[in-house]
Amino acid sequence: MPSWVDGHPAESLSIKDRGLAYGDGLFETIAVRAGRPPLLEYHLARLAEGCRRLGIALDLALMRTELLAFSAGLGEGVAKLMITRGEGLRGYAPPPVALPRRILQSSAFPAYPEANAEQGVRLFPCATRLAEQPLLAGLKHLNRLEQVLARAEWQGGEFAEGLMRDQSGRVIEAVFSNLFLVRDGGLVTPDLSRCGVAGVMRAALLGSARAQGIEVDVRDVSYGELLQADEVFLCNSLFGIWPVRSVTEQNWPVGPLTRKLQAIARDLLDI
Ligand SMILES: C=C(O[C@@H]1C=C(C(=O)O)C=C[C@H]1N)C(=O)O
Ligand SMILES: Cc1ncc(COP(=O)(O)O)c(C=O)c1O
Repeated sequence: MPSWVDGHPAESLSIKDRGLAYGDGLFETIAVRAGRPPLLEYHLARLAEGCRRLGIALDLALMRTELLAFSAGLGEGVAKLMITRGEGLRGYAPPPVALPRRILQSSAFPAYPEANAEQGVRLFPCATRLAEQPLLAGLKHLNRLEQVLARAEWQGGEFAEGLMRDQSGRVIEAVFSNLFLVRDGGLVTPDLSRCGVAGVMRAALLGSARAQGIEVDVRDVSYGELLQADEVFLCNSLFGIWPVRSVTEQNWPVGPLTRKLQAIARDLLDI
């Protein structure tokens, strides 16, 4: 599968890269179908926000053109885009002038069991807690050690995902997806102003739900409220929506609103 660095085929990059040294950068995990990324503009919007907040001077127009060309060559699969601040010497201070590095890797779609979407998944209750840092909240930056530690908490196939809470015990998301709950026919999804990744599938579903007149609440969610939900589901830019069937002592059905939004997610991903 091809990989590019700064727009050219390459399999390596400088050891001076700040993404390697400090996680000084951002990434996007982009589904590509029939040679195009269905959620391209959502990915570019999140990337632009991340570059703005980190002060990385990325040429978005160039990035769009490059992603379209890479996707056309890939056809079907996952394009993983990493943007770093570029090269630097030792020390945290961002260099006054830094040329961002653009890294594109490709891979096949993960072979998730069909049952995850059809029958739903069990959530592992992760002990790892998300640190609160509003300056980075929502960004898909390259500092993913919390997710690495959380994902290492369970092995085997009993649990397809893990529940992530913050230091105050608020429900935030899952390890590699966002979380929604359904209460009285309306949608609730955790506020991500302190921590968590604002997923592109989450953004697309919020827009679709509002356009269909479905009440949507973005706010703090306690663990107790999660357990009281009528339906729970996860979403991300690769698998769309997985219904959640259980976490520890609580079980849920696959509900009607989850199924309705699952069909919308499939359309958004051109599945
Ligand atoms: C961890 C990555 O991306 C996340 C993982 C998935 C997935 O495995 O389904 C999808 C999107 C991201 N939340 C990655 O290395 O790209
Ligand atoms: C920690 C985390 N939360 C949520 C998501 C879902 O994001 P998206 O919908 O952009 O795939 C991801 C995937 O990138 C993630 O790694």
